[in-house]
Amino acid sequence: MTQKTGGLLARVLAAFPAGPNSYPVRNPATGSVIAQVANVGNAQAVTEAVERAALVHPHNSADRKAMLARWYSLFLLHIDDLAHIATLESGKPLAEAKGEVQYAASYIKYYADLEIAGKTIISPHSLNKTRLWTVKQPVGPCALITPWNFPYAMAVRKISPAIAAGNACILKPAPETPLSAFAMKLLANDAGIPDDAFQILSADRQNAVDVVGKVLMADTRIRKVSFTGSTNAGISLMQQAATTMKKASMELGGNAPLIIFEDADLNQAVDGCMFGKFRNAGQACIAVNRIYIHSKIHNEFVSKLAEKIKILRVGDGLNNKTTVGPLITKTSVDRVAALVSSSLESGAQLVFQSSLSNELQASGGYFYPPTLLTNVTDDMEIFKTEIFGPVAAVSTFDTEEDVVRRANDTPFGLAAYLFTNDIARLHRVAENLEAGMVGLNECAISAAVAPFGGVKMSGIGREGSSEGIEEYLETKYLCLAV
Ligand SMILES: NC(=O)c1ccc[n+]([C@@H]2O[C@H](COP(=O)([O-])OP(=O)(O)OC[C@H]3O[C@@H](n4cnc5c(N)ncnc54)[C@H](O)[C@@H]3O)[C@@H](O)[C@H]2O)c1
Ligand SMILES: O=CCCC(=O)O
Repeated sequence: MTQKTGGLLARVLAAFPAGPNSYPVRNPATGSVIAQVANVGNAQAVTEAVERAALVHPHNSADRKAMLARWYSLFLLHIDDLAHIATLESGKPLAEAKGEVQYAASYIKYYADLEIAGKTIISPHSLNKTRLWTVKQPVGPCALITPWNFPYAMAVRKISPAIAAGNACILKPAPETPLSAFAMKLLANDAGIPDDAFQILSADRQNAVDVVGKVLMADTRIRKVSFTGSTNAGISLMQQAATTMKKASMELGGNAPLIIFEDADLNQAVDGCMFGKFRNAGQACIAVNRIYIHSKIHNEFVSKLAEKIKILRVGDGLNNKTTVGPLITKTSVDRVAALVSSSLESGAQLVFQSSLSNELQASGGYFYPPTLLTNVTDDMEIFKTEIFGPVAAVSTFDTEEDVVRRANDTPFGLAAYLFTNDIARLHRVAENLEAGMVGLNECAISAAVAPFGGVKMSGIGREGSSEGIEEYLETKYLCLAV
């Protein structure tokens, strides 16, 4: 087993040279180029990757479990290096990056340990001289496409069930965060996972769509696509995947409501809101997007929230005092700023906005200050779209019926959160919310053991838990005459 050297990034840069076609990867805290990486821009390179994936022997289940167990150990052994790489290219604070490495590793462990089994079926009268059962088989080579916001976790919760189920996979990481993907691959290979069983095709935004995505979706040998990203991209990939009838999982965007009733424990709700809103500077698909607070407790909630927001420290994620890092790109900063401006023009009130130091303003980094808005209404763009930035947008409500209707009045249905101490209401509202996941007096809901995914335009399928492995398996039914 490889020992921790502190030099994983150097290993990555040596093992994955840019080659003749390359694109720059930038540090969002400074805007400077960290590395040039390969930019796959011709169909032949993608087809060759598929050919290699199609020839991979699935090994037996025990071998796969052992490889995954070693990969898990290597992930934890290299936690500091992996976190450093994620902070460099995604901007998230080091402490959050370490948390993400542990979170990602927990998926590897979960799928290394999970038993895969079919079932026996009692023969019906119409087939009374038979024995019936099912076996689970690998679905076939998988195309995995991931975003930049959790560069390890979003990839690993696809790769590890794909491999545990006996499939080869090709990962197309986000253009912004390929180095994290390369680092994971090096460790996977060190763990014995064959080179062709986990391949990576890195590409810039244009080539990802025009070349890598198109060729993978059109190739009949790719039997599965698992995508995490925006809803529009998911729709396009679903349409392309339909032409070769691939099994598809889509983990898409959200617009999570956080509902706080008048009987809630306010301190618990404020803490939940801080985590749900400001984790990864608000750049999470399950981030709290619309805060609905009962009008009776609005003022107290807002002043408590403002106090907590004031102590957030914006900065370079490599500085261990930073609690809010930069956004991923300058475009993201401009988008969030435009959402805030248009809300203010439409009548929202600015309760608090941190100021960025001169040093940060001159850094070239993509920083946006934590912001608290009240008086937000459902017709404002900020409540209709994913904010994906450190902006808490608050509205009020008076009745349960009204707030549930408003919470559901969105095409999205990923996560929802509610805080109340009324147990009957808690059950009632949780059942009535149109979301794949509901946090009850809790905003930290993600775990490898739990099924993650959405309804409506937030996607199809689940990742994690036993549901997650089914996405990478086919069920074969066997009928034996006796
Ligand atoms: N539901 C979830 O589990 C989940 C998790 C994380 C992020 N997200 C969502 O992801 C979005 C943010 O990530 P993003 O900005 O990177 O999203 P994005 O859709 O722009 O890109 C995501 C990935 O898909 C690739 N891609 C996009 N279109 C493609 C195509 N046609 N062919 C091949 N590859 C293609 C991109 O290169 C990138 O790797 C947000 O909407 C967020 O909610 C969802
Ligand atoms: O960005 C969305 C995924 C975050 C998570 O897994 O908690």
